[in-house]
Amino acid sequence: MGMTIAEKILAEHAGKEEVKPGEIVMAKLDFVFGNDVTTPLAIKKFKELGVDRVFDPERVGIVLDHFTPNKDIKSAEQCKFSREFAREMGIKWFFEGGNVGVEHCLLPELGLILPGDLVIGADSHTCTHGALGAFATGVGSTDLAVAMATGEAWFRVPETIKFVYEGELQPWVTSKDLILYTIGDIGVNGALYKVMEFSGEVIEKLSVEQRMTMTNMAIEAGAKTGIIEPDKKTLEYVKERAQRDYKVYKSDEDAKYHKVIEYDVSKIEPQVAFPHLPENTVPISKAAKMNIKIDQVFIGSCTNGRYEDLKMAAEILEGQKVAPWVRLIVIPCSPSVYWRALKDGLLEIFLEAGAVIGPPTCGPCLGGHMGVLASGERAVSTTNRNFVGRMGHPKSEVYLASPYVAAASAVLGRIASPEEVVK
Ligand SMILES: CC(C)[C@H](C(=O)O)[C@@H](O)C(=O)O
Ligand code: SF4
Repeated sequence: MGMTIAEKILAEHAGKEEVKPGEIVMAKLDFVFGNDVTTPLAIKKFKELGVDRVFDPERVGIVLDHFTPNKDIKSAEQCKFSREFAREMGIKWFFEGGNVGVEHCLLPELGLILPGDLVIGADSHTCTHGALGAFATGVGSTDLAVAMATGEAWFRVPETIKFVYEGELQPWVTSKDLILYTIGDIGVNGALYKVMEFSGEVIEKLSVEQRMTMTNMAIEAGAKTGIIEPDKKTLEYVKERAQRDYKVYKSDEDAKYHKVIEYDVSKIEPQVAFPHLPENTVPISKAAKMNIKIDQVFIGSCTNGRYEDLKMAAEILEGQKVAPWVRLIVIPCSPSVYWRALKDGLLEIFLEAGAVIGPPTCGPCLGGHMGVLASGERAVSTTNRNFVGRMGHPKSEVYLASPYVAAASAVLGRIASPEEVVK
């Protein structure tokens, strides 16, 4: 019986020939990580277990990316606690200050997560790493604690839904639009506890960075993870980064899927997800006509804060000014993205357009640090969630979109199509 890529990774790490959906397995992990919000609780649980060392200090990551540089005393104390633990345990991959980036941008960039890996992270967007052909999923702090101690975790083998994207991408349509469209189609519970395997000629043409935007949002359809088979581009991406060996898995021809869903992308326009769910998608031709005035635009995050995302935004913002009533916040998602954007002149384009540029962290994405919205305010954001109060006041609104649409909206001060700015 054939297996999917996800099943193969789970089987191999559980030391089995074969696994079937529904089966519970204990499996060995290649990498485990947490952030400044989830690690402190994991450390407390870890200490309760009575162990005095992590299973392997080279396979544990701690990234202080959410509320740093620390925004208040509580976050400073949380970070101090994690820092002391990292030192005590000799954890090799500890990131803060000038080294910090958003965990899901930083870890693959540094070659710490690789094809064929089995990874857990105490953050729901750990699914991002599936773009490299790894099985990566978000867990709670208790699971992280046990994993840090034992290097293992249990899994119920999920079924897989295969998504096949064929056809020609229309102008200004990005991988963000494909995933928003998909979630709009299947709904926020459309892939509950399933693996979303993204495939087809369109996915093959996407860069690894753009693929990450898609796997990043698998959780927004309720999925256990998203995954893409490694190909030449993936191997090219990991070649100079890999910190250890890795193995490439692919789905068998006769693998069994829960469902196969096919999309003709030539019919897909840039999408905007209206408040307050990522499934509330509206095509830009319709959204742009609604004259929705906005107060803030955020370009960044683990969804769309990579170099190519900033490049897209710069394409629109070059020689433009943001509308006088709009605050534009741009945040490169890692130090290397920041450097590259600086050297290539992207930051200059943003500054000239009137943007404020933040340090490579989560920033306004989860409404707890910079860029918090007031009551009644609206933001267009390249992030992945637009739940009630996600970016601040419960009466504020977040509209999710691609860097192109976000940048165009910043210029016109309302939800706008890139076509309206770049003629
Ligand atoms: C703070 C963290 C636990 C949370 C997550 O798990 O996703 C955050 O990253 C988010 O995006 O809401
Ligand atoms: S950028 Fe946003 S979605 Fe990503 S890890 Fe940070 S808070 Fe979560």
